[in-house]
Amino acid sequence: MTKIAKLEIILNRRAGNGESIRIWKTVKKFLKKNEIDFQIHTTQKNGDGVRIAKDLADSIEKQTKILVLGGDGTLNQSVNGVKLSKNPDTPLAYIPAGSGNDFSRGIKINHIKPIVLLQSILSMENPRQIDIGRAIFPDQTKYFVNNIGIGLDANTVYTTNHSKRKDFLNKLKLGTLAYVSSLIKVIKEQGAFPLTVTTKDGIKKFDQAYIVSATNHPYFGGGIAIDPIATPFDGKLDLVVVNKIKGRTFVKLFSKLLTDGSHLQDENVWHIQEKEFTLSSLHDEYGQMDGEELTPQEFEINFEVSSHPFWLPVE
Ligand SMILES: Nc1ncnc2c1ncn2[C@@H]1O[C@H](COP(=O)(O)OP(=O)(O)OP(=O)(O)O)[C@@H](O)[C@H]1O
Repeated sequence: MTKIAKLEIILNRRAGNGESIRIWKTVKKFLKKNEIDFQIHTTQKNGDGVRIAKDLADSIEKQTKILVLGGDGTLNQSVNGVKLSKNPDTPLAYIPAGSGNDFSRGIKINHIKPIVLLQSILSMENPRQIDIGRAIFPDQTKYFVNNIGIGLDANTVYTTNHSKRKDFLNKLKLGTLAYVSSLIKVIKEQGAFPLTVTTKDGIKKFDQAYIVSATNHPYFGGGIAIDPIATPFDGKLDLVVVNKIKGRTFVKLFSKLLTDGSHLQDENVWHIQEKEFTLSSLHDEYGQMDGEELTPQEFEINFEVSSHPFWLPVE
């Protein structure tokens, strides 16, 4: 293992409904046993990840690695914090400890045990570049590691986050079930909305958009492959638009989505892979970014692919 001077650890004890605490205990034991210097920075409330990551990146020293231990939301905040700092290309290490962990699934490190992952992180001499998304809103710019969704999946995130069953199901390691049961609940409630997509090839208008996902890799909702062919290593972002359909047509499409991923070929689904595109939702809708709620609004977002260095053993 290469000797590193220090690990600065951003820990969200609330992530994964207790899972992050369990993983942290194992990590701490390993660090102490191997006499690796570390400092822990615990998030106390929503949004702390941004502030902590910015402060750490502002004064980062050589041979110090920043390690994020939490879920997708904590990683999202840490990336955004680093991007706001004086050193926006500061690499981040990450040990997934949330309930959904879609980023780790998307970059295919979800099968690696936390201590094995930690050993790789500690021994890496050069970080790896992984695609992330940049979303330019009229009033701010945000980075995302998984996806930004408008419509059904965002409504589902909202409903899951406000559901009493979420904690219970997460405790049973059934986070995806919490998402799917909310999804079934909001299917009827979510209406169709008008959407305009602008790409380098022109303008595409939808009158009946229902699921809209600008995504960096296949997954949302803790392992649902909305876009099975998206990859965070191709220098592109994907966009999936599903039109509102009803009855048996919807059930068929939905079962394709949950089983073999053949929904992308369905006539009610539109899919592109681009470096840049713009979305205008023209109607107040729910939005989600990496599983975190966005204020419902008429979305006007310019998307660009970006990338960030990570201390992660990706192929
Ligand atoms: N001490 C805290 N108290 C309450 N909320 C917190 C605290 N620290 C962080 N948070 C918030 O917890 C939320 C959830 O974090 P995170 O997304 O990392 O975990 P998760 O939801 O379990 O995982 P995933 O997003 O992978 O499903 C984030 O919005 C974060 O800002």
